[in-house]
Amino acid sequence: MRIGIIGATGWLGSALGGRLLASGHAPGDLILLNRSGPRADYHGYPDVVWARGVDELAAASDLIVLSIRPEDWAALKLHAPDRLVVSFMAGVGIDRLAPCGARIVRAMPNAAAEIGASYSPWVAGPGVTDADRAAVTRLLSVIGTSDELTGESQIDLMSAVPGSGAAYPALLALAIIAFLRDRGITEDIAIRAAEAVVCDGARLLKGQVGQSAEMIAAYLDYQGTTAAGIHAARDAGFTESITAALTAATAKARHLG
Ligand SMILES: NC(=O)C1=CN([C@@H]2O[C@H](COP(=O)(O)OP(=O)(O)OC[C@H]3O[C@@H](n4cnc5c(N)ncnc54)[C@H](OP(=O)(O)O)[C@@H]3O)[C@@H](O)[C@H]2O)C=CC1
Ligand SMILES: O=C(O)[C@@H]1CCC=N1
Repeated sequence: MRIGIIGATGWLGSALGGRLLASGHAPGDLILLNRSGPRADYHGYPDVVWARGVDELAAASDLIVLSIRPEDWAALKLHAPDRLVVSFMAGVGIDRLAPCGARIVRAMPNAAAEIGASYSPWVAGPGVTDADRAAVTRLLSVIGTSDELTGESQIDLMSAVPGSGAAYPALLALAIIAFLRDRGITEDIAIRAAEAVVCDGARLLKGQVGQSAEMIAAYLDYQGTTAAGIHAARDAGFTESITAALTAATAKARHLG
């Protein structure tokens, strides 16, 4: 299958392109487009195909991945009848994508695509076939896992939650580092201590997030330091802060582009 990526040098487009090639996709069947022009070396593969424009990419591709920023969609002028278009764009609805003439799927990956660990839920527009669904699942499998959603409004929630990738863990890390630094801990040790929580501690939850309440209960049972921290975080509005963040992100997803 010839796969075209519009936005092939961006954060997500490049992650997808690189992982497709690493997983054995033929470089000659990868058609790329960006704004700044061809790169001599794309993830170590000089034989990928650089399209000279959006029409050339659409003509040469069976499946087109749209990985530009939402605000760049209106000016793109994609015309892709009889093609399958998989849009990664937050906020640009199927109704606004449909005029390009393609069968539309909206998927919401995240930056962990870089390491093959994206969770990329997706929703299908009218006319998407079973063969298209299989192609989308195969495509997204090179960057991680996926699920088909039952309604387009769910994509806005997925933009807010898995779409945010490392953002909230990074915010937590900054707060921890600042706390330790302000109390005289050197920067390098503060960073390692934050990493112990944000990256390594969180590994205990891998495959177990559904048991988070039990994990919290286990810490509360000690009535010790962590329990004191959990109570203080909740009293200070930890849950409300997360809810506010995800509510704002979902609302923004509804008004992007
Ligand atoms: N990054 C993330 O974590 C996530 C992003 N998304 C969505 O994915 C989309 C892409 O995001 P991201 O990869 O971060 O964005 P980037 O800004 O990193 O990349 C955008 C890409 O689009 C290219 N581009 C811009 N305008 C055009 C054009 N007219 N024709 C061809 N190529 C063009 C850019 O080219 P050049 O490099 O030459 O400038 C670049 O390759 C966004 O719509 C975003 O909403 C969804 C979930 C998570
Ligand atoms: O922040 C953004 O707008 C992009 C889209 C969804 C996640 N990241």
